[in-house]
Amino acid sequence: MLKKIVKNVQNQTPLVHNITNYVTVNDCANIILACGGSPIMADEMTEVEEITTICQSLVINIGTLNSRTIEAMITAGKKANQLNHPVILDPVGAGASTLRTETVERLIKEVKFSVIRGNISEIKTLAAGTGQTLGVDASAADLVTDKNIDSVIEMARTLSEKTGAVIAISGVIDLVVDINQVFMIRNGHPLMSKITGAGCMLTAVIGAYCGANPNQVIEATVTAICAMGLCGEIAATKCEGTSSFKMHLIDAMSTLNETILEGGMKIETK
Ligand SMILES: Nc1ncnc2c1ncn2[C@@H]1O[C@H](COP(=O)(O)OP(=O)(O)O)[C@@H](O)[C@H]1O
Ligand SMILES: Cc1ncsc1CCOP(=O)(O)O
Ligand SMILES: [Mg+2]
Repeated sequence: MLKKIVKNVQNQTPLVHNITNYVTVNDCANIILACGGSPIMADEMTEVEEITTICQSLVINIGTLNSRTIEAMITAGKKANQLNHPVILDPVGAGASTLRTETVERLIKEVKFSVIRGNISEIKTLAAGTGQTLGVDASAADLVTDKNIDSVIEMARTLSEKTGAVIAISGVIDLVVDINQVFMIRNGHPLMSKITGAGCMLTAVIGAYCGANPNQVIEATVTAICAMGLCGEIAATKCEGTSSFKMHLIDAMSTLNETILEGGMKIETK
């Protein structure tokens, strides 16, 4: 199953429409190319519907929101819904400001998302308004451990039920939850939290994987998370510091194949 999902990305070169932030935009474009997709970044209201139409998926990332891009996100999201394209939300910094929290609430109301991927503080904000934000990073107070994991899964399941989306929570342990299934992924490396953009890049890769596998959204999300985590592990063995870590992370994604992934993935079901 996993092999086919990776192969589909590499054989189909899915075009991914990104409305994203200006901090990590270039890294997102490069990681999409590295995993076998093709990125296009476009947030101008007068073109987003056309761009969405030619793409296979849409990634909405609220990292550097402004009034102009919010309307473009809603318009592109509705268009992608009409076309049945997977739409992925990265609620960067939800809980850090009223604008971010209210915009995410509006997006969830007006657009049907296939996947919502955030860190635990962002997802707790969406699910229950209780995320203890540290800006765009997860707060240590919220961290998922083997002790609190059952309550986090329950919260994610409720959010999945409310939104109809697969909920992906990243961190030391990654969780992928819908109303019927739970996957735990233990790939990754602590250096991933020491660069900006690991989360945004992960969401972008989920966009490419879902674009090529629109009928297997939960499996595509799990595979993308394993792939990204494994690339982090590989990069950590080669880098000299955080900057070269990011370079090796993108290198590892560009040379990843199904065999390497199968050998390194750490997935559990619950
Ligand atoms: N301490 C860690 N150990 C292992 N993997 C990590 C760690 N922190 C982050 N990651 C990985 O980094 C990626 C981004 O996750 P995260 O840092 O939670 O997102 P964000 O950057 O949006 O806060 C995920 O693939 C996650 O598995
Ligand atoms: C630092 C920052 N500020 C606004 S968006 C952004 C990037 C966040 O990226 P990630 O969530 O992947 O670390
Ligand atoms: Mg993030």
